[in-house]
Amino acid sequence: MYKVLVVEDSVTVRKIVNKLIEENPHFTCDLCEDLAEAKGALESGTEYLAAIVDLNLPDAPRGESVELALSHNVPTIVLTGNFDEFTRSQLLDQGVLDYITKESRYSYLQVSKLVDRLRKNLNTKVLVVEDSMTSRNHICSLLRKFKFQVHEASDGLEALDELDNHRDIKMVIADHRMPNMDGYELVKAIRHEKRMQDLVFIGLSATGDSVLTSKFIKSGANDFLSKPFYHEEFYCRIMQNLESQEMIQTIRDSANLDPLTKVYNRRFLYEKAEELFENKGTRTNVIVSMIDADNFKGVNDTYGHKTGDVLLQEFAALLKDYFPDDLIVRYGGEEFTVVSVRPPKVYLSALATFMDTVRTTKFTHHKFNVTCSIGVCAEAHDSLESQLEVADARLYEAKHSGKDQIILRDRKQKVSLQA
Ligand SMILES: Nc1nc2c(ncn2[C@@H]2O[C@H](COP(=O)(O)OP(=O)(O)OP(=O)(O)O)[C@@H](O)[C@H]2O)c(=O)[nH]1
Repeated sequence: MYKVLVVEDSVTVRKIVNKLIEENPHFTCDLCEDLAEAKGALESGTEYLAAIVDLNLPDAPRGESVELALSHNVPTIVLTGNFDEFTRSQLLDQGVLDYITKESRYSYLQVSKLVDRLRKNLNTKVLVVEDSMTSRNHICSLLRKFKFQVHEASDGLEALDELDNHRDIKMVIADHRMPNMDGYELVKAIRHEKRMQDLVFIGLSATGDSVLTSKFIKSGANDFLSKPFYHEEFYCRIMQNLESQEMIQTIRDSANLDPLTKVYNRRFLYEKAEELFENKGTRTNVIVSMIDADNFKGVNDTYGHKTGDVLLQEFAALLKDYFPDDLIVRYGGEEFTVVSVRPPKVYLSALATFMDTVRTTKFTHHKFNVTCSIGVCAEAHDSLESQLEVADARLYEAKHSGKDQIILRDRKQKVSLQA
């Protein structure tokens, strides 16, 4: 849960901002009506993700509250009754994130959107590729102000290395003119591997180079910025591109994820299976497990379907903890599939530990225990379907010979796995 400081003397505005921010379950607000209260809050040791501060307060008529929040290194968004170009640029130079006029509900929505963006930025990696140290430092400090995790490279080749080492980088901001590999070559190299929706690429270059702009875009850049750029132009482009990327991710998730447990659905399993078996010649064997909670109907009958749903969610969360690098799928009802390409010994040991943890976990607020049965197919097959069939047959056998066990081989040969 993140804390947001709201410093505003108008009760109505305070209420609106508080409501909009707290509608998001990640946030709670501390509300202050004047500079004295804000001072108390900021000196209390509470860590604030952001401060939303009124420029003029009865006991701070000249923006002292903004200075106060900035002096505590809290990312600050200024609220004001009127727009004045001079004040705006003064505030941005001072280091505030944004300057928002109290015009309409839309303005307040902008504030809550920006606060949520900061939260998401904490886990968003951006790579800045620029040979000029001055320009790179400037861009990096702008990004850090917005709470991004910032990586740096001084040319295209270094950038490719950095992308290799940090495969979860979400955005690259790269200049065109650089030694060794320029921005144009860099975007072409990146697009060999990563699609536009997987990695946002923003090109940078000096004003007036319109041929370069179109060359960048045609080679796969998502957007382009001419230097020098305004603070707002810079972050609006960045936010917009990240938002588009997240929207695409949401659409993909709704097609691929099971809505209840947020693990993958069966459709996605078959899509991934094609990739896995296409590359099979060059990789180790695929191991498929079918994992089914025992006596699940009894949970529904005793505690109701809602509790049954919670059990499925908690069961899936445990699977995610134990198999973070494997493909976890809700195959149907209370049956899950885990597909792994890890070394069999390592994977089977994780499976045994998982089973032990299930036995000892108290599920849902009713705090009951469950067990599970597992069928595994670790032998090489030509298709996922055939491995699923074998694993399912072994799961059936596990169910019909006592439950709460793992079956790894045929002919009722039970293999006991201990963590
Ligand atoms: N709450 C809830 N129940 C579900 C969901 N999907 C399937 N079920 C129920 O899961 C139950 C599965 O029952 P069974 O197939 O008899 O399985 P079981 O009780 O676990 O018995 P064994 O598998 O033999 O241990 C059925 O009652 C389904 O209605 C769901 O999304 N939520």
